[in-house]
Amino acid sequence: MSTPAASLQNASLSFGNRVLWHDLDLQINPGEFFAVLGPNGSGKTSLMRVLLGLQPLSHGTAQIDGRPVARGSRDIGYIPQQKSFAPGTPLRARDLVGLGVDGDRWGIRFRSRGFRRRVDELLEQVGATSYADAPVGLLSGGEQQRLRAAQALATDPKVLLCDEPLLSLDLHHQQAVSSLINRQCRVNGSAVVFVTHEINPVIEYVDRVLYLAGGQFRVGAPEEVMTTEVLSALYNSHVEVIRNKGRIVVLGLPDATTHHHGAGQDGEQ
Ligand SMILES: Nc1ncnc2c1ncn2[C@@H]1O[C@H](COP(=O)(O)OP(=O)(O)OP(=O)(O)O)[C@@H](O)[C@H]1O
Repeated sequence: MSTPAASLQNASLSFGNRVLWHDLDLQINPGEFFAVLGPNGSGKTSLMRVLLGLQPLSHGTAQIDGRPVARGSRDIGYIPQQKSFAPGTPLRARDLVGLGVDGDRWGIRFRSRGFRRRVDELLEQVGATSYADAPVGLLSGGEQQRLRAAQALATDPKVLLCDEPLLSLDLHHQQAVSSLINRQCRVNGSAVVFVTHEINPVIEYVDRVLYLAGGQFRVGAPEEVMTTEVLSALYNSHVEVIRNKGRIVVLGLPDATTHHHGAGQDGEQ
């Protein structure tokens, strides 16, 4: 069997006496599109931070490509949950993407023709060519987010961690960025770990889902996990899952666990 791109063995994470998740065993394979769902505070971003080597587990082990997680690994591409750049940030759009291409060569940043071609190619893939030379701090949230996607793809990473990467993108760019991430997964074999509160925009790409809620979790194909029975058990309350034309609508989520982003164009997941 091939080495998993990312794995957790017997993993638990607690803060004080609050257990986010425990006894989590996961193997995410190269070329797999793996979605992580769950309400606010269920530990989705914390799981990303574990894989980035930024958050130690309370128990268990976490590996990337068969080795213990480590900060700053070039094997990982990361699209963080959106935060805006300050208006005065002294970087142009192409500089940000360029950091992804040669980010580990601080000081001797060589600007070869190949470097420039790669940056241009990435900018084009996310539809950012028209603002390549604009200061990032003056761009809209969605425009900045497309640059973060380009930067994360730059190293052709073994594992691509995406934390709500479609937030603040309009429908057209949601489709463009999610299909780009999917291509990276299928063509280049990156394992994609995709945190989202909305499965519908990526439902056609998702191989497996990890659903975290109330300190419990379920892992499986979307049709196994996104059911009335499984979600009602996770939320310990009756939740209705309806499928309509390939989309999934979840009704009756407990108030305290509704997602803070509100329903997107496709309805609350
Ligand atoms: N270093 C820390 N120390 C203490 N508590 C923490 C720490 N990091 C995260 N938490 C808590 O753990 C919980 C899970 O946080 P996390 O950001 O992983 O949730 P999430 O599922 O990504 O939520 P959201 O959907 O709101 O982004 C939160 O209640 C958070 O306050």
